[in-house]
Formats: sequence, structure tokens, C-alpha cells
Amino acid sequence: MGTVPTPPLRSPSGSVDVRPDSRTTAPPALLMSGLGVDYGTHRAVRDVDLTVPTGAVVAIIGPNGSGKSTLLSTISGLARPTRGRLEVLGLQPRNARRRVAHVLQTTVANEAVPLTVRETVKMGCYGRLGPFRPLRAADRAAIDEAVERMRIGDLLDRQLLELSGGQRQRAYVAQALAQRADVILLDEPITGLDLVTQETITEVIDAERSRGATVVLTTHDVGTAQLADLVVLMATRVVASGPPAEVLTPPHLATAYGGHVHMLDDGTVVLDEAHHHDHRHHDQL
Ligand SMILES: Nc1ncnc2c1ncn2[C@@H]1O[C@H](COP(=O)(O)OP(=O)(O)OP(=O)(O)O)[C@@H](O)[C@H]1O
Repeated sequence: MGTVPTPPLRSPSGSVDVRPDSRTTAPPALLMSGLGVDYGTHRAVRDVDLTVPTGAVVAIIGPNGSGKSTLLSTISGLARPTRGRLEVLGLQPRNARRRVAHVLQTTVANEAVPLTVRETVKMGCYGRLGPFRPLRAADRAAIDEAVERMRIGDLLDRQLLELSGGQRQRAYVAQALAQRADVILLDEPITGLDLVTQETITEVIDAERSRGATVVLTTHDVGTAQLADLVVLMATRVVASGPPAEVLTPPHLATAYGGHVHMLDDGTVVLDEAHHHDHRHHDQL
């Protein structure tokens, strides 16, 4: 996010408690224990132990292929755990599906679906109610609000196919908002968006947390991860998890990214370009 002057995302309590709340019987939003996910013989995710309290914003960061998207897909039920335990809102992932919204990475979203933006956003309500149930006033209000928040009112009658990548991304985020899910999964929501839209997304994430939703996003950007309550640094396994300042340290980043990482006095994380083959912006890991 780097140059975008967005306010930090804050939890209502101002702190993050990663333990389950012993004063209530409500389950944590997410509970993972010894979680592993294989694709055939390939181990995409291993040994993940993680508890995410309700209402937290969680950023998952790590190199390409480190299992970030797989973890989101396992939470939403698109991928299945091979080992260990995963509970979503205290339920098996397949039983929590209507309460979970998953915005896929734009690059992998099915761009061939012949839908208008209006239909796409409306489908968020079907995600909540079940397919083709009649929409109620509250659903229509949620659609209108999502359209306004993602500023896509002028795109409603356009086909998804004919939109730019960033416009399509906004339509999919609006669909997730219309679902009014308890857990919102956003796969690289900031990537490929202009500065105004990046700011809109961070505002929306903050608003969803205020509503009590739990938000899990993946990112390649340390600046974005620093805005979350909880950061999970992945390299197939969890290298570190906890508050951003404890996780986004040079030693942890070096472990995840294979050395050659250092942090400037202002907190900016820099890859050593001499050793790094991916010449993106210096804080885009
Ligand atoms: N459908 C699939 N079938 C087989 N292997 C897969 C599949 N999806 C992902 N993988 C593999 O699992 C590993 C983890 O992939 P994943 O997409 O979760 O990584 P990621 O951290 O999200 O990466 P990126 O930052 O590039 O988006 C990679 O080695 C990838 O090649």
C-alpha cells in the first residue's frame, strides 16, 4: 500500500487476543490444529496451528506458492484438509459455507461467466440465502450499500467480461459484502487496484470488522500486512503469527523468503536486490 495515506485498521478493543475467549462459549472464528493440505503428493500447507478470534482482520503474507490461497480455499471449503483439524465458526467448513464469503484472486476468477455486474452482486445474497430464493428488503438494501461502497453504480448493466481487472475485482468484493458473511476471505484484494480503490478496500475491511465480521486477506505487501490485527507469515508452514510488529521482523522474513531481507529505521522492509530475482517494488515481497 506504501504511498496510500490510509488510517490504520483498529479493532474496537485496540488489542488482539489470539486465545479463545474463556468468558463466553462462542467459538473462535477460525480454529486450525495440525492442519495440512495436499494436492496429490504435493504438500501445499503443513502443520498450521492457528486461532483467529471473531472480529479480527488477519493478513496472510508469504512468497509465491507458500500456501496462502490454499489456506483461504480450505476455509471456504473449496479445498479439503488432508490432515489435522479446521473449524470455521465452530463448524466443519462445509457447514459454514453460507456464512463465509471468498473473493478469489482476480487472475483465477472465472472470467467467462456471462453475468452483469448487477447479477454478480445479487449472487452474494444467494450465497447467504441459498440459490434463487426471493430477496427481501434487507437483501436489496445490502446490495445497494455494497454497490455504493465499491462505487460500481455506473457499471451495473455491464457484463463482467467487458470490465477491466480492477473493476471486476470491485464487483466481486461488492458480491462478498452483499452476502453479509461472518467470515470474509479476500485473496490479494489490493493487487492491481488504483490508489483510490485500495483506499476503498481498506475502508471496507475496517467497516466489516466494525460490523463484527472476521476478515482474512492475503497480500504480498508488508505495508498492507502491518494494518492487520494479526499477521500469519507462511512458507508452507507458519513461520510466525501474531501482531504485525512481532511477525514482520527481519529474522522471520528472512526465514520465509530465504535470507537477504532487512528493515530500515522507518520500518520499511527491503529485499536485497543483489540476491533477489524478483525486481518488483522493494517492499513488495
Ligand atoms: N489446484 C492445485 N493443484 C495442484 N497444486 C496446486 C493447486 N493449487 C495450488 N497448488 C500448489 O500448492 C502450492 C501453494 O499454492 P498457493 O496458491 O496456495 O500459494 P500462494 O501462497 O497463494 O501463492 P501466490 O503468492 O503465488 O498466489 C504451490 O506449490 C502450488 O503450485
